[in-house]
Amino acid sequence: MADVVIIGGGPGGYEGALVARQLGGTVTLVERRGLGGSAVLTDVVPSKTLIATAEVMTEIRGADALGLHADVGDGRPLAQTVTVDLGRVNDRVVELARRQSVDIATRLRSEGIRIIRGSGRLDGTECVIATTEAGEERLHADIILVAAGARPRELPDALPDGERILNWTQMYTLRELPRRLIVVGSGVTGAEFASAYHALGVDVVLVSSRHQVLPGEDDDAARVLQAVFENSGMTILSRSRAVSARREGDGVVVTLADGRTVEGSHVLMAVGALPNTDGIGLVEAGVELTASGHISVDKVSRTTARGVYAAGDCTGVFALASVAAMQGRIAMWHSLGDAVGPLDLKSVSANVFTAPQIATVGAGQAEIDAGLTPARAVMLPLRSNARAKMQDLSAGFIKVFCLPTTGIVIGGVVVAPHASELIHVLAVAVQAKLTVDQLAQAFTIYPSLSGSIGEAARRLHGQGGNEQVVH
Ligand SMILES: Cc1cc2nc3c(=O)[nH]c(=O)nc-3n(C[C@H](O)[C@H](O)[C@H](O)COP(=O)(O)OP(=O)(O)OC[C@H]3O[C@@H](n4cnc5c(N)ncnc54)[C@H](O)[C@@H]3O)c2cc1C
Ligand SMILES: NC(=O)c1ccc[n+]([C@@H]2O[C@H](COP(=O)([O-])OP(=O)(O)OC[C@H]3O[C@@H](n4cnc5c(N)ncnc54)[C@H](O)[C@@H]3O)[C@@H](O)[C@H]2O)c1
Repeated sequence: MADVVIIGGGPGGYEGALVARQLGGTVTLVERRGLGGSAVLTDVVPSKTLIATAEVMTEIRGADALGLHADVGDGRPLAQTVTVDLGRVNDRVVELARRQSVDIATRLRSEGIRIIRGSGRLDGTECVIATTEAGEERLHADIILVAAGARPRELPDALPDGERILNWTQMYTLRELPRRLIVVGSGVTGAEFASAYHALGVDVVLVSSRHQVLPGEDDDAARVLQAVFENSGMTILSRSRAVSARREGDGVVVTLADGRTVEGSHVLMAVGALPNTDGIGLVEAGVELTASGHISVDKVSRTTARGVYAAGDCTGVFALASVAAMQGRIAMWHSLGDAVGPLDLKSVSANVFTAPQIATVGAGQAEIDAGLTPARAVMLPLRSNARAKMQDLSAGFIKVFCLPTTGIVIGGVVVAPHASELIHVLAVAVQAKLTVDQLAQAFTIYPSLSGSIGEAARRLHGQGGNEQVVH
């Protein structure tokens, strides 16, 4: 029985632990805060729970156009009759995350995994030292998995105070809606919070360093989102870089690199993340770090030190819970001698939980435009879809990419409400290497948004495609 010691209890760590146990390892997991890691306690679960509430508000806002009015007699749109009790919303968010964390800990213990609450660090490649309230414990390890995650990056002149200058982990302490929320950073985190708070009725200013929000995403999708944000009254300061944030009176002032200032009641700093790789004995144990401080890993999660594996955000491969979990499982399959294939990033699906959502899978437009992957493409705007018309949805589209000769589906983009669910059919097609003709053979419901996926597949038959439908 191999001794497996895991540092970090997020998706990379706990999914790895479950596999290691299943394969007969003696597993100890060292986690300093709570099982589920940042994913469950501060990042994915809380943000998506908050967004679930925001999504209801988005639907209520759309109710007027569908003929629904509040029965209050003063003619106000329904949305203006609904108030948000942010204290209750956040209590629910925090409690849901806490319970999810407890559920994961219970599952791991029931599988026979030992959990140590404390900080772990390597002492060479065969020992992890766990520092707990009771002192230090040396843990022998045949295999070590480092899944230490990442933390919010901070600007030296905009350090969070947890009250008005906040990072994304601190947003759930708010009891009342901010009067004016400045969001610095328009990556996925910034865009999701800006979208959610805007939907909840907050005046939001988004400070975006690039010409368009979501610089890493599909360009067409980001353009749709930017237009939706602007048309619904959000202020977007494009090509604007924040240099400082300070408290002034009962508000905050953010100063931009060109000297302009922006005033608000609160500011969320969403300027990226840094890996938790310093001070835990990695370099001393022979684990190579990249210039950005991430752990170098190969496709089976091996680091440069024998017996030491790494998974998740600390590797910088793809900051997604699903990828962290897969890296953790692969590490254990490989180290404990089970059948294993290398990490395949060609079929990863991801979703930005804005309104509308942006879901992607497989090959992207940028690599196709750069000539790295040859493809034919069809993009259908939502407004051509019968179901979308019924639901009064106009912003969004479905895009499908296939290989030019064989017609094998290699990727796609969905911009729509519930895109995170709609993308799955394309994810299956990419994973199973289905052709557009096979995809087109599947019945779709009439009327349904997924009908547009079938329609796109039909248009890609033969040599069809590359029709850019303007949205
Ligand atoms: C706001 C936000 C929203 C997100 N939403 C999504 C989403 O919707 N979907 C998605 O797929 N991804 C999402 N992500 C990304 C996702 O959170 C990460 O990819 C995921 O958490 C990575 O998992 P992990 O196991 O690598 O690390 P983490 O979840 O960060 O867990 C690492 C754990 O290790 C612990 N730790 C660190 N160092 C030590 C140490 N020395 N000793 C003991 N314990 C230690 C930490 O306390 C932490 O609990 C989001 C990220 C953010 C910031
Ligand atoms: N739904 C999801 O799956 C989800 C949600 C949130 C985050 N994540 C993942 O977590 C990772 C981190 O995302 P993120 O958005 O926190 O970080 P990021 O690094 O992707 O984005 C940060 C953005 O802030 C900008 N920025 C940096 N300094 C700035 C400044 N001084 N002023 C203005 N803008 C500035 C950067 O140019 C960048 O666009 C990503 O890989 C993302 O995919 C995933």
